[in-house]
Amino acid sequence: MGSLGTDTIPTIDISQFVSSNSSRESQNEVVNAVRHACTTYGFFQLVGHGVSREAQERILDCAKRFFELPMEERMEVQIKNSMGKSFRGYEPPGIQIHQEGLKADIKEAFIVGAEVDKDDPDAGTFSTGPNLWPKSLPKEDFQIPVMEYQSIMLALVKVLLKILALGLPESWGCPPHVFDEFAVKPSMPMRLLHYAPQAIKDESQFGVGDHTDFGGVAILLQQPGTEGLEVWYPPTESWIPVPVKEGAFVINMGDMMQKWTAGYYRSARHRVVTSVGDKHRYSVPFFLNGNLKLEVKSLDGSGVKTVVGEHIRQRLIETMGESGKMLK
Ligand SMILES: O=C(O)CCC(=O)C(=O)O
Ligand SMILES: [Fe+2]
Repeated sequence: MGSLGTDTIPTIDISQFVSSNSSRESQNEVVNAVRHACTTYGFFQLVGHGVSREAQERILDCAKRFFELPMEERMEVQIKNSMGKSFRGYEPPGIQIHQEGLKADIKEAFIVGAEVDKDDPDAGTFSTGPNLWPKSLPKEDFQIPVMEYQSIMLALVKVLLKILALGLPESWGCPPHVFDEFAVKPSMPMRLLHYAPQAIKDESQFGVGDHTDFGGVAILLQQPGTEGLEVWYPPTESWIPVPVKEGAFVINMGDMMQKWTAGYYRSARHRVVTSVGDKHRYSVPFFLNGNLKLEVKSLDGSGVKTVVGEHIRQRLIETMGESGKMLK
């Protein structure tokens, strides 16, 4: 299983990249730091991102509000009730299994994606369609702030894609906009997550079991004062805890980014350990899964091709048990 390591993932301030009056040199420092983090750990803590604390607190509040709803109301918006294969809405605890021998994740999730009208020709295809909204939460207290946060995340992830593009090996000759098409009409499921505490410690039970993320880039907000997220670090064969850094986001690469960059950017294994007692945990990962119709060719020139949507759909089918069957 590996012990708990003493390494920490780096913290990177990107304000010098975003600022219009910063020098080329200070922009390069940001690019170099992100390259180092993503080739070494696949993870980093992001500060200087310009997203307000208020926006962060508001979305965590939305998560709490949703999971405080009675179970019947949460079940009214369960994934099964979303259009076709759009895969929106509530995922109860105990559904997703990442590894043989592990129990299903403790986490419960509310999944929100890009808002696609039911009359759109693509509505009902994989990860595409209208969002589900719980009836009893007023629009201004839930739907509006959730969608505002989604647009903040999309803007931020586009900045990260620019930094990541500049960090690719020079010998590949990739243009600085190489990742831009990935974020055009993207699939971008955001998951409001709740982890209930366990009554007793169970070694095969995790909040989220050992896994890699499926898509391009994830931006995770962790609730201050909680713990549990850990990243696998192969050089020391250990799990590195990723503590909450207030105001920061945790950024990580997913499998699609790893494939596209022929393994240059690492999609690192990670997990969430549960707590015993009475401590609940909320978190909000935003996943840029990318434009589902895009066929990407690995950038090192080796020619490996992947259709984004097919790759993501297969990974969900593999891990989502009964709920994954509807995606076949
Ligand atoms: O809640 C967290 O801290 C991480 C969740 C996660 O890894 C995931 O949803 O893929
Ligand atoms: Fe994850």
